[in-house]
Amino acid sequence: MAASRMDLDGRPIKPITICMIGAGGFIGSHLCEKLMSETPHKVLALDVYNDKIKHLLEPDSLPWAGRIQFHRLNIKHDSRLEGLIKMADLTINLAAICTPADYNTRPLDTIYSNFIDALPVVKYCSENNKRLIHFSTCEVYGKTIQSFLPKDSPLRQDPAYYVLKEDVSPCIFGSIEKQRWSYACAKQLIERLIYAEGAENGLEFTIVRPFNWIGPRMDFIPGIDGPSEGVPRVLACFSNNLLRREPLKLVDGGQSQRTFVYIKDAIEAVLLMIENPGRANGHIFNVGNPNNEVTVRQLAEMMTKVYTKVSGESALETPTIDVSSKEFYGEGYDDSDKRIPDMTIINKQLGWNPKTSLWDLLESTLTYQHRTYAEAIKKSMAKPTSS
Ligand SMILES: NC(=O)c1ccc[n+]([C@@H]2O[C@H](COP(=O)([O-])OP(=O)(O)OC[C@H]3O[C@@H](n4cnc5c(N)ncnc54)[C@H](O)[C@@H]3O)[C@@H](O)[C@H]2O)c1
Ligand SMILES: O=c1ccn([C@@H]2O[C@H](COP(=O)(O)OP(=O)(O)O[C@H]3OC[C@@H](O)[C@H](O)[C@H]3O)[C@@H](O)[C@H]2O)c(=O)[nH]1
Repeated sequence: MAASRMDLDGRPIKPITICMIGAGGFIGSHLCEKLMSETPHKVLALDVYNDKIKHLLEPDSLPWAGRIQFHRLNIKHDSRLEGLIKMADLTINLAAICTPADYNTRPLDTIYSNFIDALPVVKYCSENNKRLIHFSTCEVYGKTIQSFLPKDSPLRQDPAYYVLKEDVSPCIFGSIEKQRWSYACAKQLIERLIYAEGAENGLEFTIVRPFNWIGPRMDFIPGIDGPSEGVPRVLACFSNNLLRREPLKLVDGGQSQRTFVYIKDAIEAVLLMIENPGRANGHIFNVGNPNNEVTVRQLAEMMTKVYTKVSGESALETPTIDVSSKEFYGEGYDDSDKRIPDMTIINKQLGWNPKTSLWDLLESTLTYQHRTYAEAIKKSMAKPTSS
């Protein structure tokens, strides 16, 4: 299988070693799975946790045993980091605090995690002439130009004012007291630093801007495999509400728009970047699905319908409730109004396009959520509160 794999230019793909930082997270777990099952590459998997990749590490009889090695470490303070980067041909950095509930409540941790902690990774790659694929975010675009136009302006219909292009769109954040933007701003600065390392010191880099990748293993279900008071990203929030048969909370009316892409489609794009360095180096790529746009309210309605189908349970009489962002996220929250990725660069360089519709990706994801969590939730809800 492995020997006959070709890159986009018809050249055989040589096996490489990848140092993957944050490999134990949502995206990392899917990327490790893909690399183990479909490629001959080796992975040095670095993270503080490994629960989401346990199934790839044990038992020793797995077909890829020996090709994936877990190193439990915190990149904030671990002298093994440079050695591991040196052992690999390519470093992929996924490590970050990346849940919006943290951006305004833990802004220092957010800025340190997304900027300061990533600095040594960039430095070690640059100094040792190692290629880097760094995970940034669609949040670097901030708000659209459209959101500043008068409500009745005909320009609002013009995609030039809302479609987000890597090499054209400005990055528009709120004021400093809107601490929501601490994450986007830290990600923007690390992008600029990586770009400058490329320009001044010849670092070979690729920057990925994910647009709401969703699927199994994303975040946690509060009170089951994460803290009861924790607030994950919207897929896990709404899954939790559906599993507990409680109304889905729509922040500020659920009017914000998002495009969601299935994690398995997005991972195909990352694999193309890994295996086609000549086409990926020096580029910043939007990775999303422009065809899967919904408001958060529409997402809630669709998830409710899909969950009813996959669980066989009846729908709630009150499926959603409105909640203010101040109540839900606290002071300093702000929001991106709309996120449609322009696909020109990734189409041209890698010929990649997403395939899965929103309904289909929710069906497979909510089937997973139901199978994984429904029993545990029932048990936890049946327990008397005093015990
Ligand atoms: N999922 C998305 O849609 C999305 C969207 C935009 C950007 N991103 C970016 O993609 C990357 C991965 O996101 P994800 O959704 O998989 O998040 P995730 O939280 O599931 O994964 C991040 C992983 O990094 C690890 N990590 C964090 N700090 C670390 C440290 N100091 N040392 C070692 N490990 C550390 C965490 O333990 C976690 O396993 C992040 O950089 C995020 O900003 C993701
Ligand atoms: O229970 C909820 C949770 C979330 N929401 C809303 O749903 C929308 C999406 O929220 P998410 O938590 O998924 O996060 P966002 O899309 O705002 O940001 C994400 O985007 C890209 C990445 O960098 C990060 O993973 C994260 O910052 C927001 O408008 C939020 O206010 C609800 O209405 N109810």
